[in-house]
Amino acid sequence: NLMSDDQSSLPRALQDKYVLTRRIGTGVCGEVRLAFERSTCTKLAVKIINKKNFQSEGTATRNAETEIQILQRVDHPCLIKTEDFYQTEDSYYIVLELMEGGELFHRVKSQQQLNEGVAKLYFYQMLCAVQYLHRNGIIHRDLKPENILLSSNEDTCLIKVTDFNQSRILEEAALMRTLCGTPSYLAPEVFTHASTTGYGLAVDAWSLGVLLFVCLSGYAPFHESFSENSVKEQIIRGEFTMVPSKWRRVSNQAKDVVRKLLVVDPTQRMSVDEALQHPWLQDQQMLQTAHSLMYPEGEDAPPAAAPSDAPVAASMEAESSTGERF
Ligand SMILES: COc1ccc(CNC(=O)c2ccc3nccnc3c2)cc1
Repeated sequence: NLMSDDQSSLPRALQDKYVLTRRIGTGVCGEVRLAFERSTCTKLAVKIINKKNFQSEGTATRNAETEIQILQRVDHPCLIKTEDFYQTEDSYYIVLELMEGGELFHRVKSQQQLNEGVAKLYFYQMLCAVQYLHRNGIIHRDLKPENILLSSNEDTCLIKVTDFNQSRILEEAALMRTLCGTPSYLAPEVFTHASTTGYGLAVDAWSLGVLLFVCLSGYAPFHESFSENSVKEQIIRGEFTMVPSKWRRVSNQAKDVVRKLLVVDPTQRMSVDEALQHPWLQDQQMLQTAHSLMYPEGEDAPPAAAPSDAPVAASMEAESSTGERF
């Protein structure tokens, strides 16, 4: 357990600054422990990635950037933030903000299914996070309910995407290397550059479709018990079933978003940008709530087209009576 050898195998500098306690999450590449910063007693999460099974993921093809560097480079309210980072010869230790609400997976399971308004609020935040990644040339590639964390136990809460270790930088270099090899096995879309880039990003749109399906219905769209076909075959055929008892109270607009994301042909699949424009998400109440969660006190919110007679502007003018500009 922790108090014996593990504690001693932790980097000295990590131990000096944090106390690591119980395990709160496990992932394919390691575990997450609850930690406390000694000086402030702040609660944090420390993700421990065991290098050997991390390397074995064939990450050799990925350029120097690894999950850690991606984590340190990205900055969005719906992407988990790295507070600190340590490593030994066999492990990485990533200090993260603690998400008190835990995994979306457990929230959906405990509530059977989310009510549509809550699912919409969470889904909108996921779309914003993934749109930010895509705009920065990053494909997550492993979006699932375990990788979506909730900031509190309230329904109305901020969500954050985590676990970038499967993510891929959309590098041209990799495409060039691929094209240098024997072309005979390559699919046509690998050659048509545009669809290659589009193709890569579209994998996240599919996963978001599965995530929304699970949030709205409480069950997975592709499952071995639904058909004699394997899950892989159901996915390749886009064969999913909306069980009436679970989907009765779900609006047609919400179902439309799911149906347009779970499209087999990546070039026909709705993109993240298109999903953000879908009528289901043009819900001012939800957008207002989401933005107040993502940008509390309106700090560093992306510039919106504020109405010209906004009273705030007036008070700003008044406050700047000394003439300096904000
Ligand atoms: C006060 O002690 C706790 C309070 C709430 C929880 C629920 N949270 C978690 O279980 C959890 C799991 C994985 C995570 N990965 C990164 C960041 N935060 C995480 C939080 C876990 C412990």
